[in-house]
Amino acid sequence: MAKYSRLHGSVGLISLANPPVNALSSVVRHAISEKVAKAFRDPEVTCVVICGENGVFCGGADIREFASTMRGPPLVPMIDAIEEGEKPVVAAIEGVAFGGGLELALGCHYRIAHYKARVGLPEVTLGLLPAAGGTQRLPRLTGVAPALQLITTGRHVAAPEALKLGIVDQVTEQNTVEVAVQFAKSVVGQALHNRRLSLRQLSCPPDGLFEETMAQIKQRARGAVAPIACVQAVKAAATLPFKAGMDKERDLMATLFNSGQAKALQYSFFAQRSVAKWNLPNGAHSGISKARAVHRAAVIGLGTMGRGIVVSLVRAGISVIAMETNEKQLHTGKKMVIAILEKDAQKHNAAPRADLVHFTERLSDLSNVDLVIEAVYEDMVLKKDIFKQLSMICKPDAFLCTNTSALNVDELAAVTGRPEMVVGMHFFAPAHVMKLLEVVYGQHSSPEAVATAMQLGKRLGKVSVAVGNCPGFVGNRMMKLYVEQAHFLLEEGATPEQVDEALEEFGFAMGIFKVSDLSGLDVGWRVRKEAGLTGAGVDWKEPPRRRQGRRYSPLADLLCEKGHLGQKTSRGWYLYEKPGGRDPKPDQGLHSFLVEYRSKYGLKARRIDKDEVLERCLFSLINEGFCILDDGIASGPEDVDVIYVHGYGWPRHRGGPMFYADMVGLSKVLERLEFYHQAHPDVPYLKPSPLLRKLVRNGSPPIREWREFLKRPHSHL
Ligand SMILES: CCCCCCCCCCCCC[C@H](O)CC(=O)SCCNC(=O)CCNC(=O)[C@H](O)C(C)(C)COP(=O)(O)OP(=O)(O)OC[C@H]1O[C@@H](n2cnc3c(N)ncnc32)[C@H](O)[C@@H]1OP(=O)(O)O
Repeated sequence: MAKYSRLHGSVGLISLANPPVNALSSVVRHAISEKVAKAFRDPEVTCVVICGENGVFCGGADIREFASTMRGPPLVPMIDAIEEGEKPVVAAIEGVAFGGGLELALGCHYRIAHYKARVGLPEVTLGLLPAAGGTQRLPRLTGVAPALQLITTGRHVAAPEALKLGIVDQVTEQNTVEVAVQFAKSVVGQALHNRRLSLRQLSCPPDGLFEETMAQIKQRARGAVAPIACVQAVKAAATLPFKAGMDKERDLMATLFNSGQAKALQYSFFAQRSVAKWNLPNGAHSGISKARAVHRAAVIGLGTMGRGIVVSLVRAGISVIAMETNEKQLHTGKKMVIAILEKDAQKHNAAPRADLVHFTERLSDLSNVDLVIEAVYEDMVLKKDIFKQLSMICKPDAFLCTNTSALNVDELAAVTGRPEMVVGMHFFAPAHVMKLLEVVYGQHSSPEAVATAMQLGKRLGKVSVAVGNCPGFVGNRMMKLYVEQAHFLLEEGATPEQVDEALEEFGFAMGIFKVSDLSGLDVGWRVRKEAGLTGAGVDWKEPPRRRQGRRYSPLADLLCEKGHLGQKTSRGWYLYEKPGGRDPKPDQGLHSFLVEYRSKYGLKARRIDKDEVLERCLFSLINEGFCILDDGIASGPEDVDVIYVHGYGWPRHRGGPMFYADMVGLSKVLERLEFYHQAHPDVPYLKPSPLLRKLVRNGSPPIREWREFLKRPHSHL
């Protein structure tokens, strides 16, 4: 709703009141229309200020309404009526003016913003475009090029930049509403014609701007359609009269509104927010679990992961002890951490924050920290030794966290005298860039430990998801099967290029073999050795392409043995011009190696089409997702999807693997898995999961209802 009052006798103040973000629900739209008409009618009122309650102007249209039939007064005529009014209307922007909120402000004659406010048109991130005149008014205000950039990326703009771009007329550090009220009074009687953006003429955009932007988007958007529609809408603003441009905006919105991509992106928006409200099988949940403040943290191990974690902590203003026993690694790690922090400082025109880090070789220096993150390499014996020592050295209420990507958190907790204080904090490389954090709770992890790790993740700017303890947790447990299927496809006749091309066309930023080259083939090699799948622990009585009773492809192990570890050695699944090179080229040597390999094992190469690549790789991963839900390792499909979108490059406009399964149709996924399992009985994980079968038996309910079909373990609280 919206409240109305009269200030100083002549100022009509309309206050949007729909917590938490004053979204423009049908009730709010109705109330705004009514209050604006009232103010315009009132002869005592000479000017109007529109603001939002609770320090937020407006978070835009109510996204939840998009899922049902839109009712209530539409936004466009409401905004037009404000602009056409004969009394000056001033938007007082605090907090945010996003999407429809900014479009409402653009319909006002003036905009005053608090210096901490942000404005933007993020509709493209929801698979939409700003369809309440945003694509037509913003270019008339800022010029075409800046508007095009803002609308196609959805970038948030801080008030000082908004002032430079001309989006707002004034920025204030004082009470924004009071400033806006005084401002409104000061412009009473001035002509409004020039303030009506719909009447403004647009100057010609630079030559080739739309073509260049379109080409960049096609490269970057990985199949997303909304950015393309945004370009078309802004082009209409530049080439058509306002009214015709508005018609084009509406038509383009109509094509996007019910698209699968818009549904996926809006699902993703809410999924990302839902994972913050975590709950554990024992009944503990975010609503009742209090996080403890972390003032001092420590990171053990200054390899790639450790360095990234140190940088993330420092960026959040937390003082860190960075500990590494290897002198050379300590030296290199220190240099790299400081280099990143100096680059940060240059970018933000601030002093470097290296004073927050203390580098040491001694574990005993960690006696006084609130939380430790162990980030040494994946070796259970080494990690156990560290946790035993930490348990003795650290103060009794310090949390002990491990950055393991797959190992058993309970086994580590068991060697400490405080298993309730132990949780996994699984960062993704590079940890100072990647958004995802899996917070792994063990059998004994206290709600306070989980809450603290989740809260710390939020402070580091991560999207944190609480997951249960099992080999690989959620992300890597699913990933393992996806990678394995890709290797099997090579055995059966595909090349790395063919597999990667199918995955990239689907929307992944990089195909699986390019990712493997980038992260280094030795990473998986070490994990497979630890799991007894290769190296000393193997039962060599089994046939060569079978391990632990099931099909196994030793292809990656053979490359590692040859020293082909990916980009760093200039050879892996692809060829690079030099060690550390980034540009993958097809490797004839690798192709010959595959031919020899197939001939050695009597495998006949066949033509594998893109559908098979996608189904084998993605449906096996999805099937494991269902097993994970059934096991209670993830509390709902949103958790799995958020992990894949933020940590594994799953295209956001496809929602995530579980959402994708819902879109494809659960019975189709089931049918294809049954087909592939029959064709490959030696691959047990192709057998459809009981949960998938149960959902199909129950008529394939939509994803929002899946939680009702999950086993609910008994609460211990
Ligand atoms: C053939 C058919 C043709 C049909 C044509 C139909 C035409 C329809 C006409 C539409 C006109 C278009 C209008 C406009 O152009 C479209 C839009 O405005 S889309 C919305 C754009 N806005 C956004 O994308 C902003 C989204 N929100 C945020 O970025 C952030 O939430 C925030 C505002 C910056 C606040 O951040 P935080 O403080 O961190 O808080 P949270 O993010 O956790 O949010 C708190 C709470 O609020 C919920 N929420 C936030 N924004 C919205 C919203 N816009 N609508 C609904 N709900 C919102 C969020 O989910 C949280 O809820 P909780 O999890 O606590 O339940």
